[in-house]
Amino acid sequence: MMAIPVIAIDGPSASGKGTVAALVAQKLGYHYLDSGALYRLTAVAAQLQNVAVDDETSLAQIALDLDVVFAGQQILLDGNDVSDALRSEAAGVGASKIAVLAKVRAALLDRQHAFRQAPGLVADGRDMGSVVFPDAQLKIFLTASAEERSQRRYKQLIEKGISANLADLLNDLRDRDARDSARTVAPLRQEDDAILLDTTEIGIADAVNFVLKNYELAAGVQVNY
Ligand SMILES: Nc1ncnc2c1ncn2[C@@H]1O[C@H](COP(=O)(O)OP(=O)(O)O)[C@@H](O)[C@H]1O
Ligand SMILES: Nc1ccn([C@H]2C[C@H](O)[C@@H](COP(=O)(O)OP(=O)(O)O)O2)c(=O)n1
Repeated sequence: MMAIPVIAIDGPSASGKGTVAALVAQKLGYHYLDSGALYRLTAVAAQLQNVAVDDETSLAQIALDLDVVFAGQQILLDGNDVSDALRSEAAGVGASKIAVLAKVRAALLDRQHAFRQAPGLVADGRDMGSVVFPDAQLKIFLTASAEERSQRRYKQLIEKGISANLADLLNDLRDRDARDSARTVAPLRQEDDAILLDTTEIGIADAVNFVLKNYELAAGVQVNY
């Protein structure tokens, strides 16, 4: 039997992974996995339970036990809408800190694999192509300059009515990229079998079309767009 197809999109913070992955999934009628949300959920749940960011055993248990419902744009943790708290930079930093722990990553594996359902999946994160879905039909490494990414994040937060400081965002983003790239388990990096997509000077629609075009080539399917 043919494996259910997966498109893996990995890359640094605010490179546009979520936006591009969700649009590609929509175009293909595929499911979408925002793997970063699982790390963010674990960090937020741990904070609510006063568990320290280096308590690996407790954090892994929290990751295993997450009671989460993905309801469209809303994400419910223990029945409460935590969507806004999850998107905060504080949750991003917390997620990056707990993501260095091997037991936490292992605890989230089954949950991520469960998203692989017919007719296909588009998954975004840091290790979608390298660890979680190594047999993905297409692997994209999506990036943009740190300056461009921090500006995008700034605009995104301001548009949501969340106050932000561009210099702080650039610093946070550099710290987070450095931590995500330096860890020993599933580090952020472009693997040999991933296609580079640098969107520093490319808009969202072109980025989406680039992924679809490469998927057509890789999977031998035809996409109507
Ligand atoms: N190619 C692009 N050009 C301009 N803005 C983009 C591009 N890709 C994404 N964005 C915007 O940048 C912001 C961050 O994108 P997002 O998908 O949240 O990134 P990530 O999931 O990598 O953190 C969003 O507001 C999104 O609309
Ligand atoms: N597959 C993944 C996804 C996220 N992480 C970690 C590392 C990231 O800094 C945090 C937050 O990831 P997320 O993709 O939600 O963050 P950005 O939207 O890219 O800013 O979680 C990870 O280690 N592995």
